[in-house]
Amino acid sequence: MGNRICRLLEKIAVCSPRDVRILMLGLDAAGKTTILYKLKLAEFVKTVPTIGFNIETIHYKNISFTVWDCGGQDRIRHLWHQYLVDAQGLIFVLDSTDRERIKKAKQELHNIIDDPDMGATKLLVLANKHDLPDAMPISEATEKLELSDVKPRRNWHIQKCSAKTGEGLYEGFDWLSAAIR
Ligand SMILES: Nc1nc2c(ncn2[C@@H]2O[C@H](COP(=O)(O)OP(=O)(O)OP(=O)(O)O)[C@@H](O)[C@H]2O)c(=O)[nH]1
Repeated sequence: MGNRICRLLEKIAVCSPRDVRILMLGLDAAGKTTILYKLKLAEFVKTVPTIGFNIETIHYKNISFTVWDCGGQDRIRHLWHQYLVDAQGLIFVLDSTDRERIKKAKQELHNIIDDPDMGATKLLVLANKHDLPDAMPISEATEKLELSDVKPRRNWHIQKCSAKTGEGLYEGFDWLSAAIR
C-alpha cells in the first residue's frame, strides 16, 4: 500500500528520486561507453577503450541510475565480479555485428550471471549497433546468448538498440525501471 502511494506521489514528483546502482558489462568495443554518454549527454561521443571504469548518474523516470561502465578487455574482465555486489541491475551490452565473438560474449554473460553475488539483480541485454546493416536479429542474439536457458531463474529482457542513433536505449531503461521497482 505504502509503495503504491509512493509510486503515485513519484508520478507527481513529490517523492525524491530513488537511487539504483547499475553495472554495465560486455566485451570490449561492444559500445558500453558510447551508450553511457549517449544517455548522459544525448551525444554520440568518440570513445577510447576503458581501462578500469566510467561512472555516471543518469536521471530517468524519477530514478537516479548510477551506471558503472566497466572495461571489457580480456585481461580486465576478471574484475567484473567485484562490482556485482549491491547492483540492482546488470546491463550486458552485445555488439550485434560481432558474430565472431558471440560465443565468447555468451560465456562471459553466463559466467557473470552464475555468480552467487548476482542475487536478484535484473538482467537487461542491450543488443547494440542496430544501425549497421549486418546486425544480427534479436532472435539470433537470444539464441546464441542462450538466454532461454536463463529463464525462469532470472528476470531478463533483451532490447535492440543503437548508441549511435539512440534507438532502443530508453525502451531498455523503461524495462529496467519497471523491473527494479
Ligand atoms: N555504428 C555504431 N558504432 C557504435 C555503436 N556503439 C558504439 N559504437 C562504436 O564502437 C566502438 C567501441 O565503442 P565503446 O563504447 O568504446 O565500446 P566499449 O564497450 O566501451 O569498449 P571497452 O571500453 O573496450 O570495453 C567505437 O568506435 C564506437 O563509436 C553503435 O550503436 N553503432
